[in-house]
Amino acid sequence: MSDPTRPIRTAVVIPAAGRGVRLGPGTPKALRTLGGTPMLVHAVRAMAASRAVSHIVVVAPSDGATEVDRLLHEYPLADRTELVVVPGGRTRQESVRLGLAALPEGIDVVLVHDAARPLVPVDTVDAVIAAVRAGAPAVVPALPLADTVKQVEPQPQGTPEPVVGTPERSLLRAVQTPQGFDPETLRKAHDTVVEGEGATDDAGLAERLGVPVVVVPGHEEAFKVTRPLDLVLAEAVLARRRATDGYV
Ligand SMILES: Nc1ccn([C@@H]2O[C@H](COP(=O)(O)OP(=O)(O)OP(=O)(O)O)[C@@H](O)[C@H]2O)c(=O)n1
Ligand SMILES: C[C@](O)(CO)[C@H](O)COP(=O)(O)O
Repeated sequence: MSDPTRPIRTAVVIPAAGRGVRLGPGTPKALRTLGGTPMLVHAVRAMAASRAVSHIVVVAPSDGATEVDRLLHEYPLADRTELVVVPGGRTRQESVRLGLAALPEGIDVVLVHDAARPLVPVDTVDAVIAAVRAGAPAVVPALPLADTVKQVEPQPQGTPEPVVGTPERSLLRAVQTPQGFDPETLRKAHDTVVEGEGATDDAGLAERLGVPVVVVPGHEEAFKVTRPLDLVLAEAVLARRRATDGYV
């Protein structure tokens, strides 16, 4: 029988095993610095800032888990947060699956958060956790789009692409992380949905099982560092926070 006095336990899997090809050549993306501190450290701190989070599993580049573990120990977290590092896989989906396998028993809420979204505010993290606790099996933070979106017929490079439609923008959302789940739902989604079926996020895997997914408001500062210009923006946001909020 479950113990009603046991505190709800929230864990986070942070996939950080990507190369960051779109950012250009160099160190794996999660280890590149923002304001002198590795992006991954910012992402870990952003998750540990939530008082609900008790466990963090960092999924490191497969050939660099020991180095990442050593690095993260140079940036201690509050005592309430346990941190483990595991080697990742060839794709984001595989890395998340490896991270889920390292979660302890008895977790009630699991978040998946990209290391590449280092500046997500804690209020967004807490809003996702609250929605899962309130009974949603899958929750994504998201924002309305600023640009009009066109659907095209892809062509070989250099050939103009014919437009085949313009989706109604007010119905679209740009999805961020952390995405939050009931742990059984996320495990089942990762165990069931085959790699390459087109899901680029974890909620997409849950959708394929017919699990209802809900959206909560995302945040502009939860943007993903993907291309070089994103690094410029991230440095500016970080500098503003350090100047005004005492952020480290
Ligand atoms: N094999 C992989 C690929 C990606 N990721 C992680 O998934 C997150 C989101 O992916 P993205 O920003 O696309 O990162 P990369 O795959 O590194 O980027 P790129 O496609 O430009 O190489 C990142 O934190 C990245 O480290 C991962 O853990 N394992
Ligand atoms: C999970 C994600 O960050 C949600 O926007 C995104 O789908 C990751 O996609 P990418 O292809 O790894 O950039």
